[in-house]
Amino acid sequence: MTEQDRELANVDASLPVRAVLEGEFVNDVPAVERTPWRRRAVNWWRRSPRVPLWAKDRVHAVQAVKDLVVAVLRSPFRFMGAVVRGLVVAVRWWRSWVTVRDYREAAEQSEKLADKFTDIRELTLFRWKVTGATVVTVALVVAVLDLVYGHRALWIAGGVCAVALAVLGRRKDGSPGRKAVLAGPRTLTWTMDPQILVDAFRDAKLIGKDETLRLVDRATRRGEGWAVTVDLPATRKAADVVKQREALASALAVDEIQLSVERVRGNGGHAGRVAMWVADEDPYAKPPIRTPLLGVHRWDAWRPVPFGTDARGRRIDLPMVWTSVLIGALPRQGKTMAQRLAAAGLIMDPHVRLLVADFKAGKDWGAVAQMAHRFMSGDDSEHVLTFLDWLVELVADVQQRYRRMRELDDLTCPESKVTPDMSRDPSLDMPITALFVDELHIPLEDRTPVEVQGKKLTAGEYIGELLTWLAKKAPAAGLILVLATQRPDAKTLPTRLRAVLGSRFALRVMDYRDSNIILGEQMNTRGYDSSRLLPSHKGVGILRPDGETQAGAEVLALTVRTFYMPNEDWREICQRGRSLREVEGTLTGHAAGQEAQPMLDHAAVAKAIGSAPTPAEAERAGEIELPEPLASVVDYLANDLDGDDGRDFVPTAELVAALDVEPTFGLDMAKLGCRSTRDRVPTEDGVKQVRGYAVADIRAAVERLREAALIDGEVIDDDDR
Ligand SMILES: Nc1ncnc2c1ncn2[C@@H]1O[C@H](COP(=O)(O)OP(=O)(O)OP(=O)(O)O)[C@@H](O)[C@H]1O
Repeated sequence: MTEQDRELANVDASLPVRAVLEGEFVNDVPAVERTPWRRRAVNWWRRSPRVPLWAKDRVHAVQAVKDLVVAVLRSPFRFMGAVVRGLVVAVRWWRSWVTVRDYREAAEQSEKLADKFTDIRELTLFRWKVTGATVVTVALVVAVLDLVYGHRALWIAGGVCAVALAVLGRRKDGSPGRKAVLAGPRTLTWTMDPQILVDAFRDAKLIGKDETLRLVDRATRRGEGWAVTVDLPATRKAADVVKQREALASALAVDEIQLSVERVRGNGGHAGRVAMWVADEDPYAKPPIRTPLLGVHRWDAWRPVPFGTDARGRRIDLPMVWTSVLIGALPRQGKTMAQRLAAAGLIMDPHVRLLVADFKAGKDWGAVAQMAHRFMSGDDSEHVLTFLDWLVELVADVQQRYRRMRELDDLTCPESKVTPDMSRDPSLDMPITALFVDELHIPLEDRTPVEVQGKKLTAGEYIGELLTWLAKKAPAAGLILVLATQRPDAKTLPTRLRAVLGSRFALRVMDYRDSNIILGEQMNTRGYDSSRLLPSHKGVGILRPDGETQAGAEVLALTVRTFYMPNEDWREICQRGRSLREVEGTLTGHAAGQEAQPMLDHAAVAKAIGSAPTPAEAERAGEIELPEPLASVVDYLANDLDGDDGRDFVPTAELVAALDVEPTFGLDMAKLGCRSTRDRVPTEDGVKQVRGYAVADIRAAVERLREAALIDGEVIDDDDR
């Protein structure tokens, strides 16, 4: 072998090569693998848009046969209906002809009815005579035919007439026919007749009067409901259909909880393709399903955790690693259950470290104490301060992790992120660590004074800052935050914290504002509003996942019913978690009886999270300036805006009189998102309807502007670092 040959061999060494046996004939020309014609034909058949779906797919074929059988069975009734309608149409036409209606109406309109009366009478008489003569002739012809050919002729003549009448009376757009003034209740019948689906889209104003839908997939049975996929006319958007789900549900005569509408994205879809599924009955009225985690021995925290099912019964898993979760709801709607489900997957992975702060102080979390690294249950100030220490410890731990990651080689740690192998390597000490906080509003509202580097804060404010820092920086280092709160209002939950929590789960809340606070700005206008969920639907909420779920990567949010995990199942899972950790030797902290006080370096942590002022401080210091005239309005309405018992409405006239505003006041306010409305207010002259502003709208506009300002500040902050 020459030197050159050796070099070439070295270059190619990286390529996978098949061993060549000595004496084997090596053909240099690569054999072109031909696809057999049969497979090509099958491929063409499967992909061709010209081949109907029922000829490609078994489900659709079965549905097509069912539809055919139903159509055949219904055809005699439909035929009879069409004949009767045809008869009505024919009689109506004859009446207007015999009474010369068109001529009479024209004369009436030109006010010449009196002049034309004799003509009209004569014509009417003549047409009656023609009618009489025709009837007599037809009767004679029929009698003769009957005599000559027997009754068969009568049947044939009757059949031809019936077909003619049926054609005349067939249902088609704009066909005449009497409509009932007050028809009976509307029911869902579109599964049999796609025209009703088109009418529903028209009634819901999702398509125009002259537009129609294109059927991509016929209505087929899927689970316990009907699925259908349609294409909207060009320029109409599927996103609008998702938004108008309620109107469509009304047009289809079903409860909106039964209707699921999704935009079909990716290769098989486009911006105007809508997949709909209509449940036969309320999908959440059935008994809850127990968590499938009970059936497995252990779980891998890197796999999404089984969380619940959607309306169709598809399992929805929640990705946990590299994200943080916010759960919000009114009391007794299933927050703790949802949180415990997320925890269950992590408990069954012995390499995960769990910290649980239960400010509800009930028995719901008790069982987790046997395997948790840190556990606390209570709602006093001392608990809040202990929790604060945990957070300080976590911030220091995260900083340490990043420092250590910088020193690791690229093979072990390819980016500044914990990998599955790293999280399981005890020598690296970077296990996935999950912090669960139930009733988060309790520590956030705590007013115990604390001093951080000479600055006086309340414990709640400092906790908000620490959590924000953790939610922003810690997920990549393997720390998961799962926060649940009963009070998802803007005052309690700092905007900066909300903005960095990746996954959101909103169970039923009071109104759309609270729902938006959990799910994100304007989510109600995109069709996701958890205040519309029913109180009886425990554990049902809207999930906005951070990452892909079974419903697809592109789905913005979906309604999910969490699995059911009663206390006995929860206890069993916690016991399994403990046993797994004992076997792996990963039982630490509280569970292992090591209640060592965390080593805290408050100064370093305060430095790490920066000396950025808290949102409250920033507002106090006037850093977040509101534009005029909103700023003056906010000053004027200070008490009404802050307190829950303030006014709901303020008249424009009052604002104009109190504040020295420009003539463009209304326009300026509208630009800032506050539109005036009309409301009834008591005055000296009694109750009067006046123009003014809803205080809630003003509050929302202020909140929006502050949020935007804070997020902008955040971005600048991040870039600086
Ligand atoms: N998926 C579910 N299916 C059926 N019932 C559920 C489901 N999730 C929760 N529940 C029921 O709802 C009730 C409230 O649940 P949970 O205690 O989790 O609510 P919560 O919002 O945490 O309450 P609180 O506000 O008191 O903390 C419980 O009785 C529970 O059994």
